[in-house]
Formats: sequence, structure tokens, C-alpha cells
Amino acid sequence: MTDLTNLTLAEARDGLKAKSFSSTELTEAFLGAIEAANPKINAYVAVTGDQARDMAKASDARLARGEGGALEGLPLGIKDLFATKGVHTQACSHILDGFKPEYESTVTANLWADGAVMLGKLNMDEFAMGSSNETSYYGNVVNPWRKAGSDQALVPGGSSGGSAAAVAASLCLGATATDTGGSIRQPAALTGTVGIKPTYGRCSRWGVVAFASSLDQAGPIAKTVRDCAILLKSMASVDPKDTTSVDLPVPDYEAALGKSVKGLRIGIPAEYRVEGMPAEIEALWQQGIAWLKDAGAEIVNISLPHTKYALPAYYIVAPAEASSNLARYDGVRYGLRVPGNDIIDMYENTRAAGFGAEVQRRILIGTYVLSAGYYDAYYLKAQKVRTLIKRDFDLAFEAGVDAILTPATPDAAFAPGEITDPVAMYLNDIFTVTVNMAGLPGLSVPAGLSASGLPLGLQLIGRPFDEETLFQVAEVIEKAAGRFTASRWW
Ligand SMILES: NC(=O)C[C@H](N)C(=O)O
Repeated sequence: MTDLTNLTLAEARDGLKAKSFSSTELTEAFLGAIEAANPKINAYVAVTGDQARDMAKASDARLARGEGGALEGLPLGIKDLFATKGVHTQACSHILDGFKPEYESTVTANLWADGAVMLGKLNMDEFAMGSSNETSYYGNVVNPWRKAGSDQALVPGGSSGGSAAAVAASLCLGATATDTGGSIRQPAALTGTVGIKPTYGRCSRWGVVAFASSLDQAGPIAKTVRDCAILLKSMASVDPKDTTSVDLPVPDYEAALGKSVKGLRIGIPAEYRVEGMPAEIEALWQQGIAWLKDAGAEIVNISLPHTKYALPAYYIVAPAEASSNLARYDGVRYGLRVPGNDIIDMYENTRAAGFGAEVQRRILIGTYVLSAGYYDAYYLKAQKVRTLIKRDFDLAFEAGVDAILTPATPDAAFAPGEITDPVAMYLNDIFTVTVNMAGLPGLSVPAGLSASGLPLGLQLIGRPFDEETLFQVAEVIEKAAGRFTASRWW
């Protein structure tokens, strides 16, 4: 039999329906692949083999009766940020050692209700803070991609590095991920996979460990645009447990695929042509423009004048919210406790030992910008900048732009240890944070290879709750570019 792990999620779904194989066979194929590859890729921090087998068996029974949901029998990986009842959920932090939630996140509950099978929990930057997966307590994830002719390990991007690497290495059919400033789109771009951060409010945040609550949003990473469309349909829902989730019908995203983009207006923002952008990123962007033009889209030059303030404003708003959200990890309620002489001493010892350097840095920045003397100068100002960024996008969409095309990242995957300066690391988010600041949907689709043979992505940004147009346009790019698969060394 062919290797079932090479199938796309849509192909596996169709194969299960046609009874070409069972969910049990599919699940066993993935569990076998994980066992062989995970010591090298480190994408999974927990594998839930018994649970996966039980779920697959139940799916097979439903499929045999001609029943089953939209994801019936399809094995998925879950980012360690999503609460999964009774299963390892530690946001890849030492401070949540041994934490197994009593409840299930709404997004994962939606997936299981549609019949999906859980393979395990995926590695990530600690509390989703990072762009390289180097801040995980469980060690780096290794990108399945390597430069042509080199065997040097590369980072998969972050913070959803485990999700992206697991998909790229065929260790699941698709994965859940989250994106606060680029954590779905940047690792997708660096691993040749597709990722979409939906509009803020599309997916419930209930049961997703909070980083920056006004920016966090869940979404899928998968091999193809179609697979992401299928997964998002199941993940999205309005949820009374998250008052920021929005009560709008969830469209059949798959139905948007294949529709012509003729006459759609695609905006090209001048401000994304940043200083020092490598020539091959500019060339990739131009290639994307040419493909969409060929498909009948109208290309319009637009201006988003406040773009350059987005990154500094994000690195005030996100740490501010993080410093408040992470106050709950005190050695009393969850995970790790390091004893001390009194309770304050115990708090300090626990937090000093439990949080890694990047998380501590963000808490310090966040506490500083929220402190009485600096609140107006930093936090309040950043919130005002946020409004301006949102207004830039509003004006572009009001002027008739249907979607915006930009590069997804300023460069291809880099080596672990290559970027040590925190600000240089933050620059990875330069094209993606604007989208979170404005609450818009953003999608990253592989569009080409760098000169050294590494995948590069283009980003599409859409109107609020218009993920359909992003899927529609992304599929045109995907068809023109072809799919990108890492050659196996693992
Ligand atoms: N969570 C994210 O979206 C990742 C972003 N690079 C950050 O470190 O904040």
C-alpha cells in the first residue's frame, strides 16, 4: 500500500469515504511515522497513541454505518496551547509541569465532534512567545527543510513550529495552531505549508492558554489551501464561553475554492517594501502579482501609512497583556512550585525557575509599560497606533480592495542560534503583526523556493470575516506555484 501519511487531508477524507483504507490504518501509519521521526524533528511533546487508536476505532464504526462528521477518522496534531482534557497541556513551559486540564478547549471539542482523531500535543515556543521555536522548554523543533546540499538543522519558525514541522514532515494530516503576531503564518511560510489566522472572533479562545487576549486567534496549518479550508470550517464557532467570538454563520470555505478571481481587486501596499528586504523576497512578491494578474485579478497600488509603527506597538500591547495573563502562574494553582521562606518568596522562586528568559523579558516589558508613570507614554499610545493601523486597512477595503498581497516573512528559515538579539527576532513578525493589530484574517501560502532551496510564502490579508476570498485567491497562487515537499532525511 502507498504511504498513507503522504496524503493530503482532503485525499484522506475521500479515501476513508471510499473505504480504500480505515481510520485505524491511517492512524497507525501516522503513529509509526511519529515514532520514527520525532526523535529527529521534535514536533510532538506528547503522543496520545491509546486515545488515537480508540478514536480511530469509533470513527471506523461510524464510517461503516455510513455516518460521521466532516473530519471523520482524520488524524490531527494539537498545539500544546489548547486545553485537552486529561492530556498534557503545558504551553511548552516548565511552570505548567504536569498540568492536565479538567476541560477541553472549544476548538478541539469542535474537531472531535466532527470525528477527528488526536495524535498528540505539538511543540511550540513557550507561551507562544517566539519566532523560531527556540524558547520551548522541550527543546527546539527541527525544520524538515534543509538548504540544498547542507545537513545543517534549521528552525521551523514559531511559535507554532511543532504544528508546521509536523505537517511538513507528514506526521499529521493537519494541525491546530495559534497566531498572536504571526505564529501561524511565519512557521507555515518557513516550512512550505499553508496557514490561516482567521478574523479575531472567528474561533473561540475558550481553553486556549492566553498570551495576549486581544490578539490571540486559533487557526489551522495544513498541506494545502483546501485542507485549511476544511479544518477552519470545523474549528470556527460562536461560543458563549468566549464573548469575543462572533455570532456569524461559518461558511462552507471549501465551496469558495475554484471560483475565478477575475475582477477581484488585489492591493499591493507600498509600505511593505521594507528597507533591506532581500531581492528574492521582492521577486517572489512580483511573481505572485503576475500570477494573480494572469488569472484576471486587478492589481492596485495602495498605501497603509502607519505600517512602520505596527511592530513597536505590538511589542508593547502583547507584553502588556501577557504580563497580566501570566500573573496566574504563582505556584499555587498550577504546575510547578518551588518552596520559599514565605509566600512571596515561594512566588518569586517559582516564577524565576518556571518561566524561560523570553517570557520573563515580556513580563518585565509588560509590567513596565503598564506601570503608573509610563502607561500613557507607552500602552495608551500603542493602543492609539493600533486604531490608526486598523483605519489604514478600513480605508483600503472601503476603496474597493478585496484582498491585500504581501510577503509572509522577510526571509527564509534560519539556523538555531543565528538570531540572538531579541529585537532582530521580533523583526520576523514585520509583515504579520499588522493583521493581528487590526483583527483581520491573514493567510500564508507557499509560493516559491529561495536560492538556497528553502520555502518562501506570500501573505494574503482580507476583510473582516472574509476568509473565503483568501482561500479563493490563495488557491490560484498554490496552483501556479505548485506544492513544496521537503526531501526526506528523517
Ligand atoms: N505568538 C506569536 O504570534 C509569535 C510572535 N512572534 C511573538 O513572539 O509574539
